[in-house]
Amino acid sequence: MTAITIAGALKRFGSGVAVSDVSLDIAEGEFVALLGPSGCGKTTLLRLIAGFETLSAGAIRFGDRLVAGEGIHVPPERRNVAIVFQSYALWPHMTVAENVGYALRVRGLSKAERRVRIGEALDAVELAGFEGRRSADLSGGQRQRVALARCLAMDPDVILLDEPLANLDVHLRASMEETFRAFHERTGATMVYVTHDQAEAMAMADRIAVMEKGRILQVAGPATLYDRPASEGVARFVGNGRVVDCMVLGPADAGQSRVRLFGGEAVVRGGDGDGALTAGPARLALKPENLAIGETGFAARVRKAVFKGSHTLYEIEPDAAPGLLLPLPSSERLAIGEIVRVSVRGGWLLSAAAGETAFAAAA
Ligand SMILES: Nc1ncnc2c1ncn2[C@@H]1O[C@H](COP(=O)(O)OP(=O)(O)OP(=O)(O)O)[C@@H](O)[C@H]1O
Repeated sequence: MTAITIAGALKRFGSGVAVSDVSLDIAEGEFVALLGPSGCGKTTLLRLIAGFETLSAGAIRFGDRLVAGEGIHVPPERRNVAIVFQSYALWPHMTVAENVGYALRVRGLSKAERRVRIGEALDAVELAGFEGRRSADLSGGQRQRVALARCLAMDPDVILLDEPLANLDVHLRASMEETFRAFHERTGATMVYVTHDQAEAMAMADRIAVMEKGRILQVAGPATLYDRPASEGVARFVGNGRVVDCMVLGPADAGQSRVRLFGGEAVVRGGDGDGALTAGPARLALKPENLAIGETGFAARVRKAVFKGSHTLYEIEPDAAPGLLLPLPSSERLAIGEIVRVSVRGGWLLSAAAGETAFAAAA
């Protein structure tokens, strides 16, 4: 396994830029997700790491070894990367063992060596005993695990995964997330995982790189990304967040501030509580769970309701901000058009200048 260093990676397609000045250090054995909406460049970045695309500028290293940049382009087959795609690309007429061992046979490994490697790889994905099964007879989840075993058997330095769960149904996705996580813990593989699904990235990755328009907006662990987004883009993309205008009034407890919001007052996260903050206009990131129906708080009208079973997800429109719709989960039954009071609990202050927190000490 190896570390990956991406320095100033740029990829142009004609006049378009798919990946723009991306720098990212991935530690040996780390599981990093590239997360972003369609067209943000995540697949192109993965293909640059794999060697299927050549860099327009910048460099990529595996450990100390330069694999791309500075006039060098090591082809994919000499990078020792394994790739798992959303289509499993198994040979249906072959058995599981033949699928997993095919590349080993091409490499010239003896039958005995192959048997050991295939057995270990199937163990790692909890498919021991499936050697003789035809891959056509497997379920979608089992096929994806065979694909994972096949790449593991190659003993790669890096495993790249391109939306590997996109074709699976919801229940299977959850159990496959568990499989990928267990696989990563057991093998210590360096893994780079492309997805547009933030829940998937949050559930599995050590760190997540959020991408937008070819750039990385923030790289952080799932909890940091969720609780302390560094920019408006991340705040919106992660956790169904909204970013709204507010007025900072002053410090509250440590790490918190008092703000004026939609005609009411609230205490939100951000600021160090000792006055090292900029009172005045700021931007506030709100997640649905930061809002609650209460006796006090700002006035809003219920505009939409979607029943979710354990709760209903409402969309409310603050009286003070016509046209703005905020998601609010509640177990109360509210009528469309009803006026409610909404209290704010938490929320994360961003500065007016996106990308900075409003407080030096909170950054
Ligand atoms: N071979 C290519 N030729 C020209 N443009 C390309 C090529 N590959 C990608 N692009 C463009 O580069 C940008 C980034 O594409 P990329 O596939 O990396 O995005 P993505 O985030 O993986 O999206 P998706 O999730 O839809 O696959 C897009 O605007 C895309 O149209």
